[in-house]
Amino acid sequence: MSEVKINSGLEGVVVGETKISDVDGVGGQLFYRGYDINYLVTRNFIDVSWMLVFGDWPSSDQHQACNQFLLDNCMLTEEQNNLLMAMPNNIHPMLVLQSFVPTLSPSDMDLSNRPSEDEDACLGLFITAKIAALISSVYRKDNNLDRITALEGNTINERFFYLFHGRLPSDSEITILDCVQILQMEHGFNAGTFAGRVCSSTKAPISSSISASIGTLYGVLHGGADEAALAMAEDIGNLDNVEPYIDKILSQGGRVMGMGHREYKVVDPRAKILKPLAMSHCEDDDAESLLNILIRVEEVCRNRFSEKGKDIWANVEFYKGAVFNSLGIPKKYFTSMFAMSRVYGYVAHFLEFKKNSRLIRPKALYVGKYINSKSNIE
Ligand SMILES: CC(=O)SCCNC(=O)CCNC(=O)[C@H](O)C(C)(C)COP(=O)(O)OP(=O)(O)OC[C@H]1O[C@@H](n2cnc3c(N)ncnc32)[C@H](O)[C@@H]1OP(=O)(O)O
Ligand SMILES: O=C([O-])CC(=O)C(=O)O
Repeated sequence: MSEVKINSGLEGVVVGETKISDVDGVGGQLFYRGYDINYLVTRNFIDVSWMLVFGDWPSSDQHQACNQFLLDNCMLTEEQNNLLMAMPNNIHPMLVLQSFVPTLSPSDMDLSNRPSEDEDACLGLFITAKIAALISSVYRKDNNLDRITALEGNTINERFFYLFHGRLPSDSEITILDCVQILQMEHGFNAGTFAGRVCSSTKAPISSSISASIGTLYGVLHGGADEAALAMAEDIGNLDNVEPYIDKILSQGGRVMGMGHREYKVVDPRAKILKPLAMSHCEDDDAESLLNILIRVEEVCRNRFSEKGKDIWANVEFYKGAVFNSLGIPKKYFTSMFAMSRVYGYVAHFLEFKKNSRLIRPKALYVGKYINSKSNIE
């Protein structure tokens, strides 16, 4: 038998075309629909979301409809709230999202400001709105805080902030939140998006596809690295501990969270934006100390990796936690906020893929034994 070449991580394997984003891992650039993210973070959050999902900038009517649709749908109904309250205490918000999303019924959509004729697009945007409500409700449940039902905030991110903290964000807070959420929206065929694609290739509904993506995003080698990177900085505790801590991880073959990337062979363009953002917004001593630890971890890792001839840089996850920290978001909720923004990308991929999809079904090389001879089975 000729030797079969196995590529278990699918590294470099092109499995499809997309017009949604381009991850240039060599040039260190990221484009959504042809626009560089450095430009996109200067644009309005709803406009960028719309452009990502539908391919063009929205008219002012489309902007209005989309904004209002998200606001109309971002509260939990009594039934949804009761379901959430019946879930185990302190369950991770990513597990809540993964299990809750498929229960969201299209019949619960408030379509008075319908953003699109496409039912899947409406359902996808409905899910993004509900995710904002779910994360904030989980946070308030975890912390024994009252449920908020007031409809404050003029955009989905403002309302999310209000539902989470019980107050509206300042101008600077909402600018930061919009910027981080734009940066996290989309990234080619990353593991989460690919999982959603596999799911939708079977003609499963968009809610199942988003749930599969969220479950995949949760892992620490993917979206879960944001929480893990900040936990690592907290565990390190002070600048003197950085070198021994990192050396111990590396000598044991462990992974430094927030460092390295499958595609980027240079610094992640999102980390390039997030690092100065974190540096200009860490206001109290604890936040500044954590940020200084992260900066030192990056330096030590870069040195250790380059001594071994490896070019490994900080990725989007590394400084994001320091930025979320400055918004008062505890680390347990970081990855779910990643999901809250990445869902726009998942929806865009679902809509693109459904136009021309084929069942995704790779081949396995069987290396087990045969109890019966193969010819007997056949
Ligand atoms: C939103 C996102 O998903 S961004 C990524 C978030 N994930 C993380 O930050 C987790 C830490 N990073 C990693 O584990 C990796 O860099 C990954 C999984 C992201 C990408 O890695 P891959 O492309 O699969 O490369 P792979 O895992 O084969 O690593 C290549 C080599 O670099 C090393 N390496 C890569 N990243 C790291 C890291 N963060 N810490 C320590 N070693 C690392 C590996 O140990 C491996 O070394 P070896 O060749 O001696 O075995
Ligand atoms: O593309 C990847 O493999 C991981 C990543 O950075 C993302 O999903 O944002």
